Amino acid sequence: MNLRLNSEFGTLKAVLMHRPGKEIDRLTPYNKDYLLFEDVPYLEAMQKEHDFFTDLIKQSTGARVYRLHDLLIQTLSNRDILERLFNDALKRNRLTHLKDQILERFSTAECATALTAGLKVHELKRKIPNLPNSELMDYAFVIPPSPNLYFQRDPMAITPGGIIFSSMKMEGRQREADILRVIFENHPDFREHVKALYPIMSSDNAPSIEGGDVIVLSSKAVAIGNSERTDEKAIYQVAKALLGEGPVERVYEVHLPKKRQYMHLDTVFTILDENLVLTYPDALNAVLQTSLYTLKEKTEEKVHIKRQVLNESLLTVLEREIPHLEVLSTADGNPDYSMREQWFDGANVFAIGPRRVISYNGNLHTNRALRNMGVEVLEIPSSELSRGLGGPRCMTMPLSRSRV
Ligand SMILES: NC(=[NH2+])NCCC[C@H](N)C(=O)O
Repeated sequence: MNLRLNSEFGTLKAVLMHRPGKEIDRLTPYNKDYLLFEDVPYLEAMQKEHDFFTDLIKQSTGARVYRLHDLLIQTLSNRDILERLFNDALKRNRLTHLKDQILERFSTAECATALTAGLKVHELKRKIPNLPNSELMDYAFVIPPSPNLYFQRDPMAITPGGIIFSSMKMEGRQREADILRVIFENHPDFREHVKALYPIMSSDNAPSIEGGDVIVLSSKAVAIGNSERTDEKAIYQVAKALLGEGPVERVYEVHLPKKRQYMHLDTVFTILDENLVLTYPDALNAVLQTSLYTLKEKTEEKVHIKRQVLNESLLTVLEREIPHLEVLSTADGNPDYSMREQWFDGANVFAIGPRRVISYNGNLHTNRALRNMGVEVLEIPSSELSRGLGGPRCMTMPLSRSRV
């Protein structure tokens, strides 16, 4: 596994996923907006849907499915890493002084759960009855939860030139990228293969970028959404790293309207084969501007890149990069359904191989249009999974695909 990906649709060989856990039960009507959910999901049903998704991937591709929780437990066996992650998690509520007491009493598995599902004061009091911080309310979080972890697409992105570790925009997601980076840089299955392109230093204060905004067009071209979540300064730095590293020669910055329903570029289009893309037509029309970054000069010490504003639509850019492009619209462009199916991430299917996708079963019109185009559509149940406003692509981090 070399942790470089040249396509969005080569047959899947390995993927990282997170089975929703206790962090979902932390959602309430009062914190769901801050934690970026549309509703409060029912965990057991959500887990069933997610297990169905994972089994389907295994059966249909034979791919290895890594689970975040297992990787985290394995990585936490290193004491320095454990301390570092707890320091970071406790720092946000200025509670780092509790770290040693927690680590003394929690098993490694409990530590992994606390890092993902968060930790409440009353849970800690059960372990440490004479907890000194009496001013803390029982229902308050000592460590905040990360309910968006099942959207494994977002905390990083794998490109033809290496890995972009995200610097996540929304406060409720910021720790996710730190957890992923620590795993990839330390776990024996991955650490030798990590070429980190971004952030250059630590992720604190780096301009924001999220994995859902990064789409590999080919081994030579990458598109990045300038979106609600990804900042143009981050795109510039990532473009510089990618173009300096090779083999990528063109990085496109795609300006999306800064709206929740278009939060990432992958809510607007996905690539299903060497010449087939699925798009949400309203969003294509709403793309305000596209810019192209290319290499100007590279010396031993410096990489210079140039930026060119293109007066062309995203579609024109895609047509140039993808020969003989066929474009399919969500809900087949039917105005009665395309907006509804976009809300359930109709365009966000997960390609497990050329013209083979996994899609939410609720997106009836999109799935029918895909089949009419000769695409094999494997459906997954979606009542609970969709409440976080992300689709099958958002829930997967492909680690290895066959070369196309
Ligand atoms: N790649 C994606 N489109 N991810 C969707 C993430 C949804 C998540 N609730 C958020 O708002 O951050």
